[in-house]
Amino acid sequence: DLQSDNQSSLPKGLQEKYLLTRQIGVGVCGEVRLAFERSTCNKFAVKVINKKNFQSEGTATRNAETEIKILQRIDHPCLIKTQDFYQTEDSYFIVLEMMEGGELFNKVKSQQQLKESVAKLYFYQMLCAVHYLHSNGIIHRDLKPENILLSSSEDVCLIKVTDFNQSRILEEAALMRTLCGTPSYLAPEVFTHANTTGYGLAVDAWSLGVLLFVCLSGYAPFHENFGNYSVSEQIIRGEFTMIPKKWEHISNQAKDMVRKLLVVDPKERMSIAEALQHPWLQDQEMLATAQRLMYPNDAACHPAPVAMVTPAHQEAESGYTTHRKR
Ligand SMILES: Cc1n[nH]c(N)c1-c1cccs1
Repeated sequence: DLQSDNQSSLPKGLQEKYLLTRQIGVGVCGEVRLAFERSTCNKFAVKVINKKNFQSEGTATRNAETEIKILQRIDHPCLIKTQDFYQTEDSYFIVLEMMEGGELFNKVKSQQQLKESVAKLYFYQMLCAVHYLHSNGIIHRDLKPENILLSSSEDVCLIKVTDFNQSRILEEAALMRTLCGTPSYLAPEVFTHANTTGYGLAVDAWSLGVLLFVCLSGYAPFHENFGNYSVSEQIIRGEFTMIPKKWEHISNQAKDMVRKLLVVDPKERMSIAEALQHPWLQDQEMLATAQRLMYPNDAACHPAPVAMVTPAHQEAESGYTTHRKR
């Protein structure tokens, strides 16, 4: 019943501009509801974040509205766009793009493991999105399958990274939330250097390594059921197992990409820019598909011949190095 109390507890501006309907997702920070913009009937996803989950003891909470202005300037085809932002005394309401395919998490869960070509297409788009975030001074810090959304249920589809805005807006609280949530995707230095903010961009490279591992194999590299160490100890030791049954049909280049991202020492870990130059991604057919999905208008007016495709990430550093020169 849309006139029920949940409408009355919404910010006036949000109520006037959008019609909120059913819940389409739920997570640690709150719920996601399907909304219709009243003037256009376009669909949006409204993330409702309960402030009490993010009460940061003592430290001044960043002014969410100022941060949102920065984030509304962020513009990349593989980053979810923030359409609007509202708040009440108790909650934040972030109006986001609607992604009909839902979370990557559910696709991997239902398919067990993705086809390598599909995992490669999705992973390349994630790399482009995170490379763009890093070039704008934003570390995501919470990359996991729940934060990767699919534009459709088709294998070949656009993906978008989400939640980077919440972690940026609510960053000190986001760290608390991140540490409360599953640690499976967190890089070692988040546990060992968290309080010094000493960790940097490399944390996202680690999480993307875990994400790729899960997409290719269907299971997590660090899990409480593996060995006699806790998940955080397995992560800090960088100990993971590629179960032969799950990895026998996966290419050596894909395994090499995973191994070079899941390196404990952030200084030795392959960077996002190096990953974009990795041989596994120098796949012209995949690059052409990714470009068509990310920049559909470009392809329409001047289709680049496949052999001449300029990788969509363009600004990646030249030359792939198997090991960073020290
Ligand atoms: C945000 C967003 N945009 N489009 C969808 N499906 C979402 C969801 C996130 C989490 C559950 S649903």
